[in-house]
Amino acid sequence: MKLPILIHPDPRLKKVATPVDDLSDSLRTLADNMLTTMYEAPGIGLAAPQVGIGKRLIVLDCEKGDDAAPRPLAMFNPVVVASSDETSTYDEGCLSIPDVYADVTRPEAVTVRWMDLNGAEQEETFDGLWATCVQHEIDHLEGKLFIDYLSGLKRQLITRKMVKLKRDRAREG
Ligand SMILES: O=C(O)C[C@@H](Cc1ccccc1)C(=O)SCC(=O)c1ccccc1
Ligand SMILES: [Zn+2]
Repeated sequence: MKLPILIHPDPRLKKVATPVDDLSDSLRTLADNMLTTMYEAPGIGLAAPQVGIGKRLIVLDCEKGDDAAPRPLAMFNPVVVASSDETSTYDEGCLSIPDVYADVTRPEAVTVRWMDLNGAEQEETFDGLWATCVQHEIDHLEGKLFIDYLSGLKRQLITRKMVKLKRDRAREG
């Protein structure tokens, strides 16, 4: 089922999400609905706060290109346990800030620990677009958006643009 994605500015996008204590079928269904919503957007990641749920759950599939086999991942309580000194810069976007892209520099490789859909602890090191995306999604769980890495002026201009977009969408109904 497709879920509505919150658009910045929205206080729910700035809140710190709460940990998932026990897995449940409703959380598994939420993860599935978030993957459906992500593929449909289209996007390569989605965090629960973006669909209004303040829980520490993210989904991602950064396998780009038609020939790449999809690799949908759902992560509960993801934590970066190590990150490289080397950084990489990527022209990031965000489904909560439509049609805005900006360069963000982050550690090039990160090791992430999380609980998977079966409740098992996982740990994996990501690089390339996967590393960029998983860090972008974990930021969402801290109430952080990629525009928070930009200058105050740029962030202000983007926020004003989003306020207008939301107003126009509200008018269209
Ligand atoms: O808002 C989100 O978390 C989703 C976001 C994830 C992301 C994209 C790029 C760099 C870091 C994190 C998106 O998926 S925006 C859409 C997008 O970038 C994209 C869409 C279709 C194909 C490839 C990328
Ligand atoms: Zn985002």
